[in-house]
Amino acid sequence: MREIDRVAVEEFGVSLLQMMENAGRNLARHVRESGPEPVVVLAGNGGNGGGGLCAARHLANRELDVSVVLDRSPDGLDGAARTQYETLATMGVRVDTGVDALVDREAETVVDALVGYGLDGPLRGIAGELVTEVDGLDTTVVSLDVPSGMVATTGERPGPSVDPDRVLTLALPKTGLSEIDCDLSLGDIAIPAGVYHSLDIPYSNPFEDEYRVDLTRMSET
Ligand SMILES: NC(=O)C1=CN([C@@H]2O[C@H](COP(=O)(O)OP(=O)(O)OC[C@H]3O[C@@H](n4cnc5c(N)ncnc54)[C@H](O)[C@@H]3O)[C@@H](O)[C@H]2O)[C@@H](O)CC1
Ligand SMILES: [K+]
Repeated sequence: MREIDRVAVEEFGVSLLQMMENAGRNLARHVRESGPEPVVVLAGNGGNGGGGLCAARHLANRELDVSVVLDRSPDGLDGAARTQYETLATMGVRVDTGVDALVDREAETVVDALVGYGLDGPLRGIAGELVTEVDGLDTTVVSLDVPSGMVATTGERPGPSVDPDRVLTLALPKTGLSEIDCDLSLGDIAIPAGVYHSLDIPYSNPFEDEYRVDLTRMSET
């Protein structure tokens, strides 16, 4: 997936922010359909966090009760996540850091966008604390791409990890997701078929007229 993303950007000129916009809008739609308010988006500093922050913008645009809790101070954000954060800050969307903020918010839906396929070892620091806290909450949990703390390729959980009700995975299903039992759907982030073909990955577009498909239903039919 990392290679697919690289080829999409470097050889096909599809920018990370373009793909992230598709991820974030898809995620926001999924949350609007499946999760009650208030919505709290847990976001980290990578592509996964950026997708979550983008979804927060789409939810706020539709006037949902949404706020963000980061795993670090906003000063520690960079790249695309920083860009998404700056927009939210200008919009006046509430953004805080750490477990106390999550507890204060009394979320009915938690969007888990802390870490995706970039997980490196057991979940550490505030991200680990947030995940442990989510485990004790009675909320709907929607994970972006993979549950934070789970290794995307193997499904292993080397430390604290999210146990989601739903996962919206992006572009291709990650192999580790076969290890979990939850509602699983696939989101289109508009990667051209030629990207897959250039990497010798057999691919035909699974989305047809939709931008999100239910993988459970696909595997049954
Ligand atoms: N085409 C793309 O590249 C897109 C990627 N997106 C998402 O971006 C993800 C990949 O982005 P990245 O490569 O930036 O990686 P991630 O965002 O998955 O992870 C990197 C972040 O996680 C933190 N982290 C890693 N291991 C940790 C640990 N053990 N404890 C605590 N924090 C840890 C890092 O500090 C960093 O902030 C995908 O899973 C996908 O969800 C989407 O936003 C859409 C577009
Ligand atoms: K995640």
